Amino acid sequence: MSINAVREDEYQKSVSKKNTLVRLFSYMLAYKLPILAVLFIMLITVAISIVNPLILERAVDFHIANKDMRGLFILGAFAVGLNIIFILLVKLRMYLMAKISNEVLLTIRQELYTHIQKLSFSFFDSRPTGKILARIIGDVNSLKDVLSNSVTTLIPDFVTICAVVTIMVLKNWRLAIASLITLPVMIFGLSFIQTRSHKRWQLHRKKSSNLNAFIHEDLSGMRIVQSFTAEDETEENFDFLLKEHRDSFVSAVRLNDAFGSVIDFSWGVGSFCMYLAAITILGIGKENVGTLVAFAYFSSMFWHPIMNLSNFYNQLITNISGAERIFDIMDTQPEIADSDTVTELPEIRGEVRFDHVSFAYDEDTKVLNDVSFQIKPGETIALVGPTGAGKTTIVNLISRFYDIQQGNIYIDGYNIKEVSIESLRKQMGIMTQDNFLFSGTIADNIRYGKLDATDEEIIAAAKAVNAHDFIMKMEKGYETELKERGAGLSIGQRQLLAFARTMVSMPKILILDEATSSIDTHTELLVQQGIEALLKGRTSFVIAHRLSTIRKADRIFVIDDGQILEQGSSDELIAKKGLYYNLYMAQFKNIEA
Ligand SMILES: Nc1ncnc2c1ncn2[C@@H]1O[C@H](COP(=O)(O)OP(=O)(O)OP(=O)(O)O)[C@@H](O)[C@H]1O
Repeated sequence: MSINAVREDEYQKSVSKKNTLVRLFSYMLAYKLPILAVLFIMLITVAISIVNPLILERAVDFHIANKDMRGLFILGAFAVGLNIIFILLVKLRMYLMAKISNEVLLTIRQELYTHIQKLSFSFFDSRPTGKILARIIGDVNSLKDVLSNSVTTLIPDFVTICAVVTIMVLKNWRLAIASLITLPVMIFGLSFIQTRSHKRWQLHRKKSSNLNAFIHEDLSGMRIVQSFTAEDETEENFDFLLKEHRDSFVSAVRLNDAFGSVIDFSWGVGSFCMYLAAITILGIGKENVGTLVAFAYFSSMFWHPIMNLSNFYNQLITNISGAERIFDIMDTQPEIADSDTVTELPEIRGEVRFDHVSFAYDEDTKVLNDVSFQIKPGETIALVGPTGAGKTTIVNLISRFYDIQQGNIYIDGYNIKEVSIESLRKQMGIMTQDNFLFSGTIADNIRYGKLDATDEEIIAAAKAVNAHDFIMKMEKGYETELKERGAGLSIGQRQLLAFARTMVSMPKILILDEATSSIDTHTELLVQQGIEALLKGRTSFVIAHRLSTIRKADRIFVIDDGQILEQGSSDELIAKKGLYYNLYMAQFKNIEA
C-alpha cells in the first residue's frame, strides 16, 4: 500500500448505496420500542394539527355567529389544553429522537474505535492520523441528521403518500394519473442528479479529510514549524487545502439546489395536467367542482411529503459518503490476526529463536534477508548498525507487529503465529524512543503497563527505575496531572516514567529502543541505572546507543543490509577488527577517552 500523504485523496472502494443504507439503518433496529413511541407521538400530533382548523371553524361558524361566549370560552380552553399537549409531545418526540440518534452514533463510534485499535501497524503506516480522526469524529457526526430524519420524515411521509395515492385512485383514477403524470420525470431527474451529487460529496469528504490531516500534523509539529520559521509555508499549504475544501463544497452544494427545482417543476406541471384533464377530458364543470377542489387538496397532500422526502434524500446523498468511509474502515481486516487454531502462550522463560527469517514491508524491498539466531532466557542483546539497517524491524517482528514472509520466529519453542497475539504481547515490554505519555496522572501513566497494578506496585516500579524521587518532588506526587504527551516534564523524566510503566508490567522479554537524546549527567546516571534495573533477569533486545549498554550486553548483533554480519561480546568484536570495530572507533572512541 502506498503511503497516503496529506494532500493525496484517500482511495475508497466503490460499494452499493443500498447496502450502505441497509447497514446504517440496521443500527436503529436496537431501538424499536422508542421508535414506535416516536411514531405514535407523531400520530397524535398530526391528529391535533388536523383538529385545530376544525375548532376554528366551529368557533367562527357556531359560537361567534350565535354570540355564545361561554361556549367560545370552553372551546378556547379546550384548544389551549390541546395545544399545550401538542407542544409537550413535540418536545418529547424531539428528545426521544435525539436520544436514539445519539445512541446510534455512540455505538457506531465505539465499534469504529474498537476496530481501529485492532488494525495492524501497516494500516497506520499507510495514512495520516488526521484522516483517521476525520472518520471517527466528522464522518460519524455527519450521520446525525440522516438518522433522526429517517424516523421523523421517511416513515410518516411514506405512509402519507401511500394513503393519498390510494384515495386519489379510488376517487377518480383518471385525475389521479393526470396529477401524478410527472412522477417519472421527477424520479429520473432526481436519480440523474444524485449520481453526480454523490460523487461530489464523496470528493468533499476526502478534501475535509485532507484538511483535517494537515491541521493535525501541523499542530503536532508546531514547535518544529516555529523553530524553522516555516509559518508562511504551512499557511500556504493550509490555504491550498482550504481552497480545495471550499471548491468541493460549492460544487456539491450547487447540485443539491437542483433537487428542489426538479420537485417544483414536477409539482407545477402535475397540477396543470390535473386541471387540464379535469376540464378537457372529464368535462368537469360548475356542478362537480367539489371533486376538483378535493383533488387539488390531495395533490398538495401528495407533493408536500414528496418535497420532504426529496430533502431527506438530498441529505442522505450528502452524508452517505460519511457512512461509506466508516464502513470502509470497519471492513478493513487486520493484517495481523489470530488464526482459528491459536493457543494461549503460557508464561514464558524468554527464549527467542529466528529461523531463516526474511521480511519486506512491501514487495519491492527486502529489509531482512534470511536472519537466524537463538537467544537464551535472560540474555541481553544489543543491536547496533547504521541507520536503516533493520534493527527496529527485528524487534517489531518479535512482537508480531508485522508478519514475516519466510521463515519462523519461536518464543520458548512456540511459533508466534500459532499463539494468540494478546498472550504474546502481554509478556513483552516495549519501550520506543518516543516514551509516549498520555494525559492523566503520573500514577495512571505507570499503571498503563499493568491495569490492575496496586499503588504499592506502582511505587515499587518507580523506585526500581529511580523515578520515585523526582515524582515525590512534584506538587501532587503520583497524583500530579500530566499534560498531553508529558509536556512539562524533562526528556529524562519522561524516560524514567516510561521505564516505570514497563517495569510494572514485569515483562519476560524486553524490547528497548534506547533514546539518543542527551540529558544532564545526573539524570543520565539515573536513566542508566533505570535501564540496568529493567534489563535484570529478563531477555532483552536493546537498540543501543549508549556505549555503557553496548558494553554490558551479553552479545552484540551488528546489523547491516538486513543481516547479522557480526555477533559476540564487545571485546570479541573489537579484537576481530571488523564492522563493529570500525563503528566503535568512529562513534565511541572519543567518548570512551
Ligand atoms: N513502516 C515501514 N514501511 C516501509 N518501509 C519501512 C518501514 N519502516 C522501516 N522501513 C524501511 O525498512 C528499513 C529498515 O528500517 P529500520 O527502522 O528497521 O532501521 P533501523 O536499523 O532501526 O534504523 P534507525 O537506526 O535509523 O532507527 C529502512 O530502509 C526503512 O526505510
